[in-house]
Amino acid sequence: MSVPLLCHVPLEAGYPERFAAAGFELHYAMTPESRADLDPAVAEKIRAVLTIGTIGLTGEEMDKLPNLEIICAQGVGYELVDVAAAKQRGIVVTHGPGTNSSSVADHTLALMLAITRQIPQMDAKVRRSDWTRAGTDVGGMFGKKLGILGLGNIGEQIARRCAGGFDMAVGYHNRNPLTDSLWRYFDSLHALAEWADYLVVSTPGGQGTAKLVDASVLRALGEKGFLINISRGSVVDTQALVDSLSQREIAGAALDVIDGEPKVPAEIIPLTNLVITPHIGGRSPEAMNNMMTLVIENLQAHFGGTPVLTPVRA
Ligand SMILES: NC(=O)c1ccc[n+]([C@@H]2O[C@H](COP(=O)([O-])OP(=O)(O)OC[C@H]3O[C@@H](n4cnc5c(N)ncnc54)[C@H](O)[C@@H]3O)[C@@H](O)[C@H]2O)c1
Ligand SMILES: O=C(O)[C@H](O)COP(=O)(O)O
Repeated sequence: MSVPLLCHVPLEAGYPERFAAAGFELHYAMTPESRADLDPAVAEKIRAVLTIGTIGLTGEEMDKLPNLEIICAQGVGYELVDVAAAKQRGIVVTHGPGTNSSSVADHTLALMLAITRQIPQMDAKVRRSDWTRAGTDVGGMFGKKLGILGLGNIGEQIARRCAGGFDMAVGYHNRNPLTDSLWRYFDSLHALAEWADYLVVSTPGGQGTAKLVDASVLRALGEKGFLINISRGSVVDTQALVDSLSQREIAGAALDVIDGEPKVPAEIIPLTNLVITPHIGGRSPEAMNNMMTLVIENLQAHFGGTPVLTPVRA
């Protein structure tokens, strides 16, 4: 017998078959409207939900799925899954630590290089039939200072690429220093920002990190500094960033995420010292395979009566 699974996201080619072969019957609710209007007959039988951190599941939504046993966030983040509400209801929550770190680290380096070397701007210039080189203000990353806010799986991979490939000095700020890290610890975010040429944000999202990067941190980063955000838009005060970029208080920013995504604030469109991508850092064939394999393993463990591999604990 197949286990009914409600999916909040589209599955790429080949994955529906893998879920079916693993014993799961897929139902889809990919928009807020379809989730709100879910057929009660389908809702009644759902035993598992596959979601992402930026969609998540509230306690109220859990109550509409009376036979729900497990919620799997496919990637690392699970900020909009109400983990406390799930615990109260005896529902297990899992996520995918480490599944996409390599892809996000590659993407971060691409963003850093793109904003430093002005790749999108230069590409646009050539497409306007403009091959002039005077006045272009492109810099380099070699030997510069990298500051990481939230050194975990992704931050560590970024640090290794920057130190090994670009001879960069690496510092980080976490709430507490790591005991076995190669990199220099800063006990305040402001001190890290003042020191760094590149401030990379790689903390989780959610209330605990909301607007950690505010106007004062951007001022500390200064006019030669770049802000790179690949974690969650909520960690950066978007208005402060827009002001800082408009007034050239920092050199530039490169973002894979922005608060309120997929909506993008109109003020960022004209900014020429900003590069932005639509939350694709964790997307690559390898990362997708890692994420989906772990989701299926967690589901099979749960429904096979053994502990899940990567639980989220409230
Ligand atoms: N752009 C993407 O596609 C993409 C892909 C994967 C993950 N992410 C985001 O990146 C985040 C980090 O991923 P990871 O795999 O490195 O997670 P991780 O848990 O390994 O690392 C996060 C680090 O942030 C630190 N941290 C937490 N709160 C902090 C705070 N208030 N101040 C300073 N440091 C703090 C933690 O101690 C930890 O070391 C995820 O939670 C997710 O939101 C984005
Ligand atoms: O938290 C994550 O792992 C990333 O945001 C990637 O999530 P995605 O599955 O939505 O791409």
